[in-house]
Amino acid sequence: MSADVGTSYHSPWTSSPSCSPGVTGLGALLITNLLTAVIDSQNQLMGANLYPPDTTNILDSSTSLYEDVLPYFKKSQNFKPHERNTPGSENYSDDNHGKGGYLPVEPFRYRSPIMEGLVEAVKECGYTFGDRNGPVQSGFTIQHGTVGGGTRANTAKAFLAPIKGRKNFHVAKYAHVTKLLIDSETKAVTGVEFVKNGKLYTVHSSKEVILSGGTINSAQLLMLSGVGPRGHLKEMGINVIQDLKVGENLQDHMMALAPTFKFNLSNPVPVDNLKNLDDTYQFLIHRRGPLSSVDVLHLLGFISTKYAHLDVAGSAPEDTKDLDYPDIQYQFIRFAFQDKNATKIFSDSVGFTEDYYRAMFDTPNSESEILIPLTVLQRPKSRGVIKLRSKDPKDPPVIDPRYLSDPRDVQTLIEGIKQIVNIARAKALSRFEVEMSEVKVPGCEAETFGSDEYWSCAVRRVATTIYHPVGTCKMGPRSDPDAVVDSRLRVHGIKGLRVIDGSVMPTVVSGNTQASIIMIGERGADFIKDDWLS
Ligand SMILES: Cc1cc2nc3c(=O)[nH]c(=O)nc-3n(C[C@H](O)[C@H](O)[C@H](O)COP(=O)(O)OP(=O)(O)OC[C@H]3O[C@@H](n4cnc5c(N)ncnc54)[C@H](O)[C@@H]3O)c2cc1C
Repeated sequence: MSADVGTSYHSPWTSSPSCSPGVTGLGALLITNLLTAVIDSQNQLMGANLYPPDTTNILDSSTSLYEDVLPYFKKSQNFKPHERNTPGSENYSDDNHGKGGYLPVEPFRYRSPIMEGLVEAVKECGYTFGDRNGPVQSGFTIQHGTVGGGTRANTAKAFLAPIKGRKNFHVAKYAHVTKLLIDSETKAVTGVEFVKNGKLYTVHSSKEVILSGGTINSAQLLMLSGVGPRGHLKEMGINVIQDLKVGENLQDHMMALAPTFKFNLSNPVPVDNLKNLDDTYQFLIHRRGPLSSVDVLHLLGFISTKYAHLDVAGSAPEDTKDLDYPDIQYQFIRFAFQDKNATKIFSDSVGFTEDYYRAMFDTPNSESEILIPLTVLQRPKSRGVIKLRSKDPKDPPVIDPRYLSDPRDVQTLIEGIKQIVNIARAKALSRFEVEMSEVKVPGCEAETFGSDEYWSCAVRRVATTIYHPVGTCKMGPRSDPDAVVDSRLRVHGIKGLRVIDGSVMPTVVSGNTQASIIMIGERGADFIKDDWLS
């Protein structure tokens, strides 16, 4: 989780060339956003919580129980459910939500009308509807956000602001950490080197250093400091202090923005500037209305495709229907009729080129309002890698996400798209006149629209990151040759160094990553207290 403390880290780093021609360097935005220092100031405020089978992904075998980490999810939260009997107040259980923590979490206060239709449609298709935080993840829900009183929260506002006056707490703003100081004889961390206003500083540590630079930068800093794969560090001319597989195991959730659905065809609602003024008033005075929300995006669903059984030991294809092991998540985005401004901003934000923008957004939006499902791959099989470009800390690392390099990832996304196409055909949506746009994704003209071959082509062109990279400082026991940190987040073989951020996840969780990373932070804080205060 980032702390919005204005570091000087604003570098337009990009990943390796894309396997999706529609995206200008697949994952490009992943990297630029990661480096703006304010990730969770930019994120979509989706507060997905814990799903029990995922605890085995974020913990090692010594602590694999849901019950062990659930208290840490709850600890950080101050969850405020909807008032009773308002739409959306579906069976929240205090068992799965925390109260009194620093981070405000609440359901969004506004629902776009099409969302009512979608909620009915998923129910009609037999999906469970209700709170998805808890022991069962499959189904749909009105998502909660890290929102307090209608305005965005982030980890800096929530966790740092209330304690900024503490005497034992100091934040060096606009500082760029360049190296961890590690004694090559004793392998003990002695401090940190950083640059601020062009001047190099050193801070010495008497107990330990906590590295929380995120999945890209924690890996980069470890390697710059001599902790990483021996061959690669030697190649970079860096003295090897500890040979560990830092930078490997990079994984991320990919989303396919397809297909585009047109709706309200005979009476599309355009952007209404007067209504915008009213919405602004509603937000500024009451913290309500569309501006207090992320609009239709806050409908969220988790489903298990016919491939999910492959991930569950002993499970057979016929079990898939009842399997609660979602490999696809859905989110949705909608645009008003002929809303060129918003569609262009969104298209640019995911890195689409002009021809993709026209096919996916502009052409269908010139006819009606549009709705685009984001079909998100929850359990990617592809693995990428981060390497140093040079030993200069200002040089961006080489980020090779290898998205969709495992064909199973494409197959799963295709199944996810097919299921959402079925949902869009539900009777409940007929009053919204929903129709799939058949404008083909550029480069896929030769395939028959809607065939597996077409979706496979489309997925490879329009899938992009949903910004959940993890895994480059993998947690695992010493016996695991790929592990970088142990189950108490200490770097193997190095004294006085922990990594506490998303990079430690051995496998990405099924769901948005922020809540799990905050949980890792809460748990890591207890490890430190246990080790030094007892
Ligand atoms: C656009 C976007 C939308 C997202 N939406 C959601 C969402 O809706 N829901 C959700 O659950 N998750 C979302 N995420 C993901 C979530 O925000 C991340 O998984 C989470 O913030 C990662 O936490 P972290 O602590 O591992 O790393 P980070 O949040 O990246 O924190 C690392 C911090 O270290 C700083 N840093 C790095 N290197 C240095 C250095 N050398 N010197 C000084 N400082 C340094 C960085 O500036 C940053 O502040 C989104 C992410 C993005 C980018």
